Amino acid sequence: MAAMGGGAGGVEAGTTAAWMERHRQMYERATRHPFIVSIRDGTVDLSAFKRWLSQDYLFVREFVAFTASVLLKCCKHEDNSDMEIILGGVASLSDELSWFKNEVDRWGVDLASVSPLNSNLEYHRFLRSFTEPEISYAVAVTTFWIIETVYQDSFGFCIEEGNKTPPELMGTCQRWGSAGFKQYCQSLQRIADRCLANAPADAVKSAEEAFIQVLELEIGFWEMSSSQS
Ligand SMILES: Cc1ncc(CO)c(N)n1
Repeated sequence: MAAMGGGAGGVEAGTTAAWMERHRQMYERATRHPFIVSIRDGTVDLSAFKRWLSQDYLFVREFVAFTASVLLKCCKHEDNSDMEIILGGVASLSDELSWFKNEVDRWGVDLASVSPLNSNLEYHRFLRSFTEPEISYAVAVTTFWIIETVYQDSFGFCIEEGNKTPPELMGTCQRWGSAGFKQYCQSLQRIADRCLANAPADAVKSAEEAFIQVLELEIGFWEMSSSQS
């Protein structure tokens, strides 16, 4: 199969596409999780959806600091032609947090009673460790790219042709599944590939390990949402 994201207007085959191929099974487990499949086929358990929604709100609050740290690393880098893309990603989280609060309200969830479950806390710890200055820009931006891409691919699947996604979940799926979000992920992918092409071997190795860790954490996050583990 052609590299993911390849083809016209996509992303040239690079390091990240090779990893998606090499870790294909785990990538599929992260992006075609039963929870996501249940949204697409319309059988989703709404209490699981609400759990995902309120947990993800807490995740995104934590994600702000991580994205800000990637932005800071980007700005310190000599080649900062990436700055506007990453700044756009950071800035969009402001609207995203408002969207979450609104959505949580609409689903009748009381945020005051929500605290992060274990898999979410584990993800928070991971994100925090990646804000450290020792983490290179190449590793951080690659991590940023895969975190966004798992959601893009997962929710994109829910709005693809043949979906039976419940109308009241379409807004959620469009947020991450839209063409605009896909383009943004592809921009991040091109940045990651360029950084990785110029990075020392040990940084490339760390970035691949982070890529795998993100897939594991994302699987854990879907598991937590669907089964409260
Ligand atoms: C758990 C998780 N991963 C990725 C994203 C994408 O921003 C998100 N909102 N939540």
